[in-house]
Order: sequence, then C-alpha cells, then structure tokens
Amino acid sequence: MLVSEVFRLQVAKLHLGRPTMRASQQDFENALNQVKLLKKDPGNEVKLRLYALYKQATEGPCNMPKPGMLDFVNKAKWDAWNALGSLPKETARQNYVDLVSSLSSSSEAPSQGKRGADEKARESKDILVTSEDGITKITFNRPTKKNAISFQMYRDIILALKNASTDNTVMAVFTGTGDYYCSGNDLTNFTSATGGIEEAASNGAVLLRDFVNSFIDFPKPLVAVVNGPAVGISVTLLGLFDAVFASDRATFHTPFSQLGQSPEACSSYTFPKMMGSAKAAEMLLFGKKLTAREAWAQGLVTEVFPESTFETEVWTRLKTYAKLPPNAMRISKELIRKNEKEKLYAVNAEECTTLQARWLSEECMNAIMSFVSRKPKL
Ligand SMILES: CCCCC/C=C/C(=O)SCCNC(=O)CCNC(=O)[C@H](O)C(C)(C)COP(=O)(O)OP(=O)(O)OC[C@H]1O[C@@H](n2cnc3c(N)ncnc32)[C@H](O)[C@@H]1OP(=O)(O)O
Repeated sequence: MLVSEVFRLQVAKLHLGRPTMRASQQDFENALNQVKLLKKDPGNEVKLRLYALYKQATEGPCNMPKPGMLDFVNKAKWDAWNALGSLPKETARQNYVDLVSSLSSSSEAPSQGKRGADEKARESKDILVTSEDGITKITFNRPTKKNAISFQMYRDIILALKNASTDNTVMAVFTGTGDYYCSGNDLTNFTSATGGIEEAASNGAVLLRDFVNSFIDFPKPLVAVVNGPAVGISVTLLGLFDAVFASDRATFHTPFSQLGQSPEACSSYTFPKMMGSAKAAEMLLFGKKLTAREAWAQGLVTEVFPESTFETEVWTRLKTYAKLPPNAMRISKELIRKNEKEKLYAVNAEECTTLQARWLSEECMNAIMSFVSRKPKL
C-alpha cells in the first residue's frame, strides 16, 4: 500500500475541530444591553476601551478630526479609537463581546483570594495563561511532546491573545515549559482526523490563518522568551513579535522542505526582509538550524542570555518594561505595524492556501508518515 493511502486511511479518523467562532450582530447587541446592567463601574480605562471597540465595530477606523489638547475627555476617546488602527469591524465586534463577557463574569465571580484585578489565571491543559505584574504569560505546556502545538492549542492561543488584547495587562509574553520552547505543529494533527483529507486540509488552513492573524492584530508589545529549541511555526511566528529573548541553549529550526511543506506565519515576507534573501533561504528552503547567536546576528533574536541567568535577567527586564506607559507603547506599536498590516494579511492568506495544497502532496504525506512511524526509543 502507498504511504499516501495509509495516510488517507489514518486521516479518515481525523477530527480537525471547528473554525474560530465569530460574534454575530445579535451577540453584539446583547453585549450592548449587558453593559448597561454591569453592577460595578469598570473604570475609565475599560470604558474607553469599550467606547473604542464600539466605534470601530460600528463605523470602522477612526474618522473624526483630532480634538484639541485641552478637550481632555474627547481627546482620550479619540486616542482610544484611533489606537485601534485598521482593526477589522468584525474583530472589534468580537473583542467588544469578549470584553463585556469578561466584565460580566468578573463582576459575578466569587472572590478569588489574593487574585485581584492585576493578577488572574485562566487554565487550559496544554496552554497556561497567567496574568501578573501587568504581563500576560502564555506558556506552551506540553513538555512530554516537546510542546508540539495541537489543534486545541492553536484555538487556546487565539483566545488567550484575544483576551490579552483587551484586558488590563500591558504586554504578552510566550515561553515554554521544560527543555524545549516549542517543537512546532503537532505532526499527528493530520493523522488522527476524521472526515476527508481535503476537508481536513481546508479546515487546517482556516485555523492557521485565524491563528496568525491574531498575532498580526495583537495591539500590545509581544515578547518571546525562548527557553530552548524552537521548531517550525514557533520560529516563523517570531517575525511578528516585538522582542525575542533567547537562552544560549535555544536553537531555531524551520525544516519545511524536509517535511514537504512551505513557510507560514508571514515568514516568506518577514524573514527575507529581516535577514536578506540569502540567509532567509538557508532557513526556509534548506532548513539550516541556527544557534541563538546566529539568530541574533540575523536580527531574529533581540538578545541572547547565558542559560544560567536567563530566567532571572529576562523577567526582571520584562517587569521593568511592563511599567512603561501602556498607551504610549500601544500607539508606537500601531505606528510600526500600521503600514504593514494589509501586506501581512495578504501574505498570511497566500501562505495558508499554499500550505493547504502542500498538506495533500505526496512529499508531505511521506514526511509525516515517516515521523509518526519512527521506531520508539528503547
Ligand atoms: C494547522 C497549523 C499548521 C501550521 C504549520 C506548521 C508547521 C510546522 O511547525 S513544521 C515543524 C513541525 N515540527 C517538527 O518537524 C518537529 C518534529 N519533532 C522532532 O523532530 C523531534 O521530536 C525533536 C527534534 C523536536 C525532539 O527530538 P528528541 O529530543 O529526540 O525527542 P523525541 O523525538 O523523542 O520527542 C519526545 C516526544 O515528543 C513528540 N514530539 C516532538 N515533536 C513533535 C511534533 N512536532 N509533533 C508531534 N509529536 C512530537 C515525539 O513524538 C515524542 O513522543 P513519544 O514518542 O510519544 O514520546
């Protein structure tokens, strides 16, 4: 039997999961009513956020002339709306619904002991999300599989970023549990699905597009604390981060050709732009694995730290950054990202379409089958 036939049979068992949910107009209207029933005043910062998301969801990007410096209230409202840049109406509507829902549940939730407004935790098995000291920490937490990303983990991360974009934390930080940062896409995602392989690939492409868009759209500083080796999509995503701090134990590997696949997470655009086309080709075409220092030399990593002091030095630094004025950081990030956004959406869409076809190719099926049928270690 051909490997591709074996693969098809295995894929017949695959269940890819649903594409991300989007808030309907009805959800949005319910949220508008719910906001009037809040028991507690959510505070000015949140009210401004609600105002901005409402305007963005109903009118699109800020279209009003900027109020004068002394018109404090209208200036603050204008700043909040304008900071959303070109956030799509649909995303703003979803963020509004999520924010209201988090406000409603927090005003109803029983007291959580020492967890207060600036410290809360949301649990998910393989993705840990905690908020402390103004930082949302998102941890790949599947060390027995080197933190490989399952379909559920993609969905958990989309949700975590959505929540972090509107909560009261100042930045989001990704890191990994155990010796790896992340070993990339879980290569068994496609071999344990139900339904047809074409359907699985099509759903995978939708999920990937939404996942990468949630990084493109994230409005606050986004930092990676790369504690160990990083593979595949966990590397390519770094091109969408604002800072990457790496342990000198970390490596950066994108073995797409070896897997019969193609680059994702906008790396076909961000990597050549960042490191030049020759160095980008070494990684994306030939799968050259970079050390942390090589990745720093190519501009993929901001700073490399010795493993022995990595955690202490990096988290001390991040806690200091998290005390900087949040609106200034958000607005600066918006300025940096603004002119690139449409390009990034387009690159992401094209990469997903290309990958969808790659997943159905003989080259890719052979590579995945050879990984899943490796001999177990003694
Ligand atoms: C829908 C969205 C799609 C997005 C497109 C994304 C593409 C990519 O990310 S491509 C990159 C995919 N990743 C890989 O190719 C890495 C595959 N893994 C490995 O090469 C190795 O496991 C390793 C180098 C990461 C680690 O090697 P080693 O130290 O020898 O450890 P083991 O191989 O024994 O791994 C322990 C355990 O973890 C499982 N595992 C590791 N990585 C993955 C993975 N990516 N997917 C699934 N499972 C993985 C490995 O199978 C072992 O499991 P057990 O045998 O059950 O102990």
